[in-house]
Amino acid sequence: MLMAELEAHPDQEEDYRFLHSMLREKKIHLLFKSLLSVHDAVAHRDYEPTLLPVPDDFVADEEDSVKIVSLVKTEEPLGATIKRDESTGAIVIARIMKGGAADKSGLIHEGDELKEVNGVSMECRKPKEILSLLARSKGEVTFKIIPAFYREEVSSQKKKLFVRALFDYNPEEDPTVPCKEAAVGFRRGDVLQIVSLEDETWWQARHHGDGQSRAGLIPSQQLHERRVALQRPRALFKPRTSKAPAGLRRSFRLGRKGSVAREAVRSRRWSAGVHGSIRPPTYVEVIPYHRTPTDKHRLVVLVGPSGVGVSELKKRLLISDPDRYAVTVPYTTRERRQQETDAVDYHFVPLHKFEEGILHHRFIEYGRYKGHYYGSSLDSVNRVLADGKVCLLDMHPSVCCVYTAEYRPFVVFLKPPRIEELRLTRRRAKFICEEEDKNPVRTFTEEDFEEMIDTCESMEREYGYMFDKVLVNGDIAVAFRELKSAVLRMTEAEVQWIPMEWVCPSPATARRSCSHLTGWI
Ligand SMILES: Nc1ncnc2c1ncn2[C@@H]1O[C@H](COP(=O)(O)OP(=O)(O)OP(=O)(O)O)[C@@H](O)[C@H]1O
Repeated sequence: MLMAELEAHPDQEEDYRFLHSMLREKKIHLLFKSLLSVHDAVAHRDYEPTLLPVPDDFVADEEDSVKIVSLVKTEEPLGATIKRDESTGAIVIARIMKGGAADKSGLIHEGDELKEVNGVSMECRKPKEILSLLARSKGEVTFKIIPAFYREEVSSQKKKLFVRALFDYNPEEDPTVPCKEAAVGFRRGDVLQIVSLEDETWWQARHHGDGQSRAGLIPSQQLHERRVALQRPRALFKPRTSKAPAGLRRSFRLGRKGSVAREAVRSRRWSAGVHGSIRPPTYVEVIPYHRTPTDKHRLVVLVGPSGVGVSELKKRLLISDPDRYAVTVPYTTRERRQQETDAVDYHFVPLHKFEEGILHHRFIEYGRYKGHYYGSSLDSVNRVLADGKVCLLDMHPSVCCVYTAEYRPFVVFLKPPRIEELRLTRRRAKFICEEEDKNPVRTFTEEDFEEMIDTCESMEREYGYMFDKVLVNGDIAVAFRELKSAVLRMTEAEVQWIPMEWVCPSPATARRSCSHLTGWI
């Protein structure tokens, strides 16, 4: 090819003739040929570092974000420093030394998060421990890392506006939507990224996680509030079918002392907006939350109509892993019985102490039964959490003192199945009733089932927007499995969406662009 090129330039004929004859000389010709083949070989060689195959135990969600890197370590250090990220608790690469093995590999960068080193998880490890682990390793060292660009992407999401929808919306059933095809439907609990708040009536949003999905119209907060206000009179005049709201009967569950249950705290509706007015639930601003190993667990709150199985499921969860789960020990002013142990069965306290607790809002719920007080206190919740355990609490959903940044509750609502299934599954179940009942412990009656279903509907209508998980308790084994896996996912998952108010409760937060969104508490 080169020879052909030379012949193609006849204007400087003499020089080319000389070169041409030189190249025809066998040795030089061969020399050039091998030179060119070396060039070709070098040019074609793939000098890109090869990444290891993804291990079998890889979690699907991680695929986009996690990278496995393998470096060969000699006597020399790898040439990188690490630190703990104060805000997330993660171990990250702080600095890469120029010319070191890490730098030359081009595979590890400043800001990358270290998840594992040679299969050893970096969670809960101090930088010192990791350094000595690395110092001990020889030969191939494998790192599982989250690249810095992905971390930045996650943190930049914090600057975007995300909301959790607190109602269902189906554009197909909305005759007022300007264009059905341009609207986005959602279910209560879905996380939406708001892309435009410009129009007062129709905002634009897309479902979170559907990176490619188009943004569409959703009803603005104002629009939804107006609609609910128009529907309200009908709801107010809805005839009551049940004789008494069973929800009240079990608002205080500890010893099922029911009828005299009292809320210990102001019964402020959760949906009260920033100005204190009662507003229907619409959207709540949320942000991704990464639980660090030093963070307390979120409080697990179980709610549901009386008799649905809250105590049963709570007990099963506790027994399934007592090292992980715990319940609070209630307080009482009654005398300790012989077989009872203080601080195990109850905290036995004198009357004046209990009343002092009431005055200082120390109780989540309390009640009086046969002249004695019984109550469940915030202190007992704090003790369980300080032990590093997941605290299981059951209460009436109207109690709001734990809906704070401190407890970040994960609310599970237990629903009864359809009445036919209730009849089948509860045939042998024992129902504990109020003291006035002739048989305080008896089997369920048809009326109990109807009441359970009615209460479930009204609870869902009134408090549904704050349920993180809704479970139907038909077959107990299935309900237990679902509850356990929901709680496990909640405690283990890397990212959870929690109300912005829990993270930035300052007035400045309320002034953000979405300040008019309903605060959750
Ligand atoms: N899925 C189920 N199948 C059969 N029996 C069940 C199921 N769930 C609960 N039970 C039984 O129903 C009865 C009432 O359940 P449980 O005491 O847990 O109700 P609860 O929601 O705590 O009610 P309360 O608030 O009145 O105390 C218990 O005997 C329990 O074992």
